[in-house]
Amino acid sequence: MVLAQLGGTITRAIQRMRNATIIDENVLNECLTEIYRALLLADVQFQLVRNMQNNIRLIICSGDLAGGHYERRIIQKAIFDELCNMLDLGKPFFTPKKGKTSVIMFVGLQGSGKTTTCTKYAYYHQKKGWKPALVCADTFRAGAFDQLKQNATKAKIPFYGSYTESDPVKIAVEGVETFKKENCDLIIVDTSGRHKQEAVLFEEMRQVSEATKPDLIVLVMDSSIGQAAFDQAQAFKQSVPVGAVILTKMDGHAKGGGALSAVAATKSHVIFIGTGEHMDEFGVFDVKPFVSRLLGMGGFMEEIHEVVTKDQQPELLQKLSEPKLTLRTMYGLVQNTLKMGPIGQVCIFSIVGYDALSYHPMLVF
Ligand SMILES: Nc1nc2c(ncn2[C@@H]2O[C@H](COP(=O)(O)OP(=O)(O)OP(=O)(O)O)[C@@H](O)[C@H]2O)c(=O)[nH]1
Repeated sequence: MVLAQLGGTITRAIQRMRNATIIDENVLNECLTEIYRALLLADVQFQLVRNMQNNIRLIICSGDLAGGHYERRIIQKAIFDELCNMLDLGKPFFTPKKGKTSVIMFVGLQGSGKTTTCTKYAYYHQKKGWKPALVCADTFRAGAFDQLKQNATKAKIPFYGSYTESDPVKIAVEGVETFKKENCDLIIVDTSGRHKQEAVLFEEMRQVSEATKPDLIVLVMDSSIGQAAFDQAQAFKQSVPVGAVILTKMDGHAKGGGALSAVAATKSHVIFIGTGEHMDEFGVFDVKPFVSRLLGMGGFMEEIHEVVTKDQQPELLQKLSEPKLTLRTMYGLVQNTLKMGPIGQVCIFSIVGYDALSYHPMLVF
């Protein structure tokens, strides 16, 4: 089940409940069961779904369900908030500062996209005026240094590695020292890929971490790994102090729930997501747009903010909350939609956020 399917299932469950004449305990239970099943199928870990179940029940019980008012909205909002709470840990995490040297160590399973992500991360910062550098401490996979070298050369980012040295700790330390002397402000250390069971490689990861003393350890995870996400993330966290997660391959058939599980397992934020093989297919991870997408509530929030700026939004919301929707307002909405790209990819209620539209008498979904 991909993200859109999960959203569709949840929306349909809520819609069915909305169509019921009376919202009693049975109708509500049926709706919630369907939602939990959808979340489990989307790879959200069982325990997380159970906790969410209890929290949503508490929220709904304290809402105005008895009177039958806005029940769909209360439930949809409870689910939205719960998912956001799972992903948003609310505590500050380490963020490197431009001009001040930070060492960032990347770890992850083999093939998760670690080497590609190291370069994407460096390139992202380089475009913003940073001075990044890449160190290849992956002596395990033949060709790893060549891959990093090729990517780094393409992006004009300095790199360090060796064809002859087999000790990853030595390479990592030398690379970090070299780039510290060159006043690089973002020194990125790529480590060997590993499988969960490979104790030797986990030990190597610990040694590289102890020797280079990174300011941040980033766990790179393939977003399509499914229910295994929680256990894998936990295994890494138990070996080294993972401080952030980057999810790759979000452009593929990712189920999305793995993100929630990874955050829960590592107690650290998802900071970026990879959305393709190319260097610039990489972006900052924002909790609310991600959850909106997960719930099928419009996945183009980033584009919305570009076409309807923050200061224009209150006026648009005001117009939409009036009982009469004028042709002029409708024209403005269509114009904004067109600016957001191919019409097939845009969900109309994305333009202002679903809150206003779910209330609007003329725009019921
Ligand atoms: N579609 C897609 N492919 C990606 C993404 N990130 C990485 N890849 C691809 O995933 C494959 C594996 O990426 P690598 O960077 O070599 O993986 P790695 O984790 O460094 O692998 P090891 O060095 O063996 O541990 C490559 O073909 C990448 O192009 C992404 O966000 N989307």
